[in-house]
Amino acid sequence: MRRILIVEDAEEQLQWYESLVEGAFQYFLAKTPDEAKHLLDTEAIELLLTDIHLTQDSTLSSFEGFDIIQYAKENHPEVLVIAMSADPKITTYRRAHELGADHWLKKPVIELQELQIAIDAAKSNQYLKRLKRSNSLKPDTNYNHICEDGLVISDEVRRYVRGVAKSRTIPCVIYGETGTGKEEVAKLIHKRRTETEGTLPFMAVNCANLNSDMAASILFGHRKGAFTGAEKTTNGMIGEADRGILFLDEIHRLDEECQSRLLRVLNDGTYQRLGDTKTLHSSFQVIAASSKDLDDAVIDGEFLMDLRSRLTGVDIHLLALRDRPDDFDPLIKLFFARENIKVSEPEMDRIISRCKSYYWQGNIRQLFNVLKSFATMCILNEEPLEADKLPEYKTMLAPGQGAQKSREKNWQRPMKESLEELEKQILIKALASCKSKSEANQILKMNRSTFDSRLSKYGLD
Ligand SMILES: Nc1ncnc2c1ncn2[C@@H]1O[C@H](COP(=O)(O)OP(=O)(O)OP(=O)(O)O)[C@@H](O)[C@H]1O
Repeated sequence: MRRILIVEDAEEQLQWYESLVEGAFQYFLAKTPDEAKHLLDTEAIELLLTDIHLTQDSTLSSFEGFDIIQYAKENHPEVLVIAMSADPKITTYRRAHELGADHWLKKPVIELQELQIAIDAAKSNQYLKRLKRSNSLKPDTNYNHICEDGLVISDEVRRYVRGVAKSRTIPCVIYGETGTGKEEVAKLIHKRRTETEGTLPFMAVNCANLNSDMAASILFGHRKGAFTGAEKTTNGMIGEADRGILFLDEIHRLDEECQSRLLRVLNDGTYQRLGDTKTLHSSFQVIAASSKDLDDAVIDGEFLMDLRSRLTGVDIHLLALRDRPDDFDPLIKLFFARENIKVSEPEMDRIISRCKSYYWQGNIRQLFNVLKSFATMCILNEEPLEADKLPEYKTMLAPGQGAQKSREKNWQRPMKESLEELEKQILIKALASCKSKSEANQILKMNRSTFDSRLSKYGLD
């Protein structure tokens, strides 16, 4: 049964509300702001119904209901707040709304049904406020002539996405190197769900960016005053994701305490915010992403076995860009279409084939960044976009390949320079391997004065 707190200073009206809600709610009654605040702090209230004009005591201001609304929203943001007033002025209701009231009721309230309608409206409003804070809604531009949903994804991944979205609850782990589109796939699952269920929150957290002091507070919220700087009580990402999707990027980087708390909320839907004993509820679909196999993370002692089991559902593996050569064509065309840049067909083909020759350590994100830099430089210099102007960064090459490439280019200089470089490297190795210069000199069988002059020339003496 839902727990309601009714705040009303007039005794008769309080009795009336009591008779109205009896049997339908577990109720608590308060006549003054102090009583109301105390009950809010101690009784895990879910719904607050407060009069705005609390005037029984002539020393009190007539608008103390505002104070209670503000207190509830700052300290117990999960509580649904309905403001009541017989005041016909719209400004009164607007102020209540600005302070965070989720809905209002015009007094007198005659029937329980009126309250129930107001509760439904308040719930929708609270949910809409959460949606506005959620970070999934981005303008949907149509690039269907290149790829569906503006994403270049294999049919297999699209099938998994549809399945995960349809189930609404099954957990999903997306694997892939950085920049392969893990978050984009998570957002696509969200998009598919909204198509059938209407808008729902999508909260994304990168666990690698959470420092361990803040991780629990960001995920599970905190109570006002729980630590220095905690000025407001917060819901945390877990609370904000209620009825929607929580995307946990780099989940294997979550600290152990957060892993245990996460396991609990995934098991029974309950959690506590930092510094609070109140039990809160949140029910969401979890989508995790990881660049490390979670089973390996369990074996390496970095990830809780139980949490790994709880996350067992659908695993989606995204290939590195270099292993999806056919995707360069649509990805590069998508990039230029989005940027509204026209490129001739033969030049486009050259750009695509040049891009295919790289390794792309940063995958699609890096490809787009390099294309952006390339296009910007050409436009600024008023030059046509030509494939041979594509910049080349070391991270576009395979790890270690950068050094090798520069060695390969080493011959393109005067022979004397190359021979001197070689001579210097041999002398360095000889000095490092021998106990003395004399020993190095003997092994190299050089004239001693030539040997000494070379050491001096290369700064090795
Ligand atoms: N399949 C795709 N089609 C089109 N663009 C994509 C695709 N995947 C990724 N991108 C682009 O690459 C960028 C990076 O993608 P995303 O952030 O989803 O990668 P990630 O795998 O989550 O990276 P990280 O592990 O570093 O968080 C996106 O902003 C998007 O522009």
